[in-house]
Amino acid sequence: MPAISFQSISKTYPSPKGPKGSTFKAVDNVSLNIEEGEFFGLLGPNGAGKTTLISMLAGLSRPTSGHVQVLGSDVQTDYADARRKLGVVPQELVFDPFFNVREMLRIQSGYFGLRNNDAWVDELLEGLGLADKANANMRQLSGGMKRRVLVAQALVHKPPVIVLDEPTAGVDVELRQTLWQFVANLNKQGSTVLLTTHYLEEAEALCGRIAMLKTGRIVALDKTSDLLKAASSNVLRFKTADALPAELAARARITGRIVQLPANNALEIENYLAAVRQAGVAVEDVEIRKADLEDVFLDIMNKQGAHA
Ligand SMILES: Nc1ncnc2c1ncn2[C@@H]1O[C@H](COP(=O)(O)OP(=O)(O)OP(=O)(O)O)[C@@H](O)[C@H]1O
Repeated sequence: MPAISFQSISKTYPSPKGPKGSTFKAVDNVSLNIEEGEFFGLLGPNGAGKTTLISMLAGLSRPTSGHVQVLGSDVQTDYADARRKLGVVPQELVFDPFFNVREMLRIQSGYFGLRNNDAWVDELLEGLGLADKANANMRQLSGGMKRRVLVAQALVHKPPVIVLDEPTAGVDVELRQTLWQFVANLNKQGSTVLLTTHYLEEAEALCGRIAMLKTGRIVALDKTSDLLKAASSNVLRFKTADALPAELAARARITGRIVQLPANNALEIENYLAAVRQAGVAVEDVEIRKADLEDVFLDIMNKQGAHA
C-alpha cells in the first residue's frame, strides 16, 4: 500500500487573467504513488502547484476531481484516519503567541487525544535543538526557532508520513543541518518523507526519488540518480563581460557574468572554448564541474512548453 497516493487529482481556480467566469488548473490530473519508507522530493518553480497538492493531501483544500489517500485512508471520506497518519510542516509561521513551546506541544498532543506524551515531546525538543527553549514564550522566539517548533508540532503524534513544505526557506545553515539530520533519522527508522524545496542541492542529497511539476503537471518523475544520469555529464563554467556568439548563447545558462554550458564530453568542451576564442570573447575563472540537479531541473523546465 502506498504511503501517499494521488489519483487523477485536479484543482481548478478562477482564472486571474481570463474573462470573468474562466478557470485554470493549478493542479492538472496528477497521479503519483509514494511508497512507504521513501524520501520523496516534489520540485517545481513558483506557482507550479506544489502547495496546492500538499493542501489537498492535508485535507485543507478539496480537489476539484480525483482522490488522495494516506496509507489507504481517503483524505475526504476518512479524514480523521488520514490526518492521524500525516504530519504536515506548513510553509507559514502561524502561532498562538501566549503559550510556551512545551505548552504548544502538549496542546497539539491533546488534539490527537494523546496524554503522557512527554517522553516523545522531550525527544523532539532535544532532536530539534529546542531543549533550552522549552519554557520560552512563542513570541520570544526567532523565526528559525519558530520553524523548529512547527516541525515538532507536526511530529507530536509520531505520524508515519511526514510532509515538509519548504521547511528551509530563509533558515540558517545550522538549523538546516539539525533539521535534516533529525528527519533523515526518522526516515531511516521507516517514516515516509515528502519534501518540497527550492534548494535543489538539498533535494539531491536527501531524496531517493523526485517528481518535477510545472503548471500543475508532472513533467519528470524518476530516481534522483537516474535523473542525474540522463543529464549532460559536465558543465563548462566561466566568467565574461563580453557578448557570446549567438550559437553559444542559445545553449548557455547565463547569470550576470557567469556562463554555464552543458557538455557531454571533452570534445564539446574544446569546441566551446574554440568558439569563444574565435569570437574574441575574454573569459576568466574557467572550470569544468559535474552536472547537478539544478542543471537537470533547468533543462527539464526549459524543454517543457508552457501549458497554462
Ligand atoms: N486560493 C487560490 N485561489 C486562486 N488561485 C490560487 C489559490 N492558491 C493558489 N493559487 C494559484 O495556483 C497556482 C499554484 O500555486 P501553488 O501555491 O500551489 O504553487 P507552488 O508550486 O507551491 O509555488 P511556490 O513555489 O511559489 O510556493 C498558482 O498560479 C497560484 O497563483
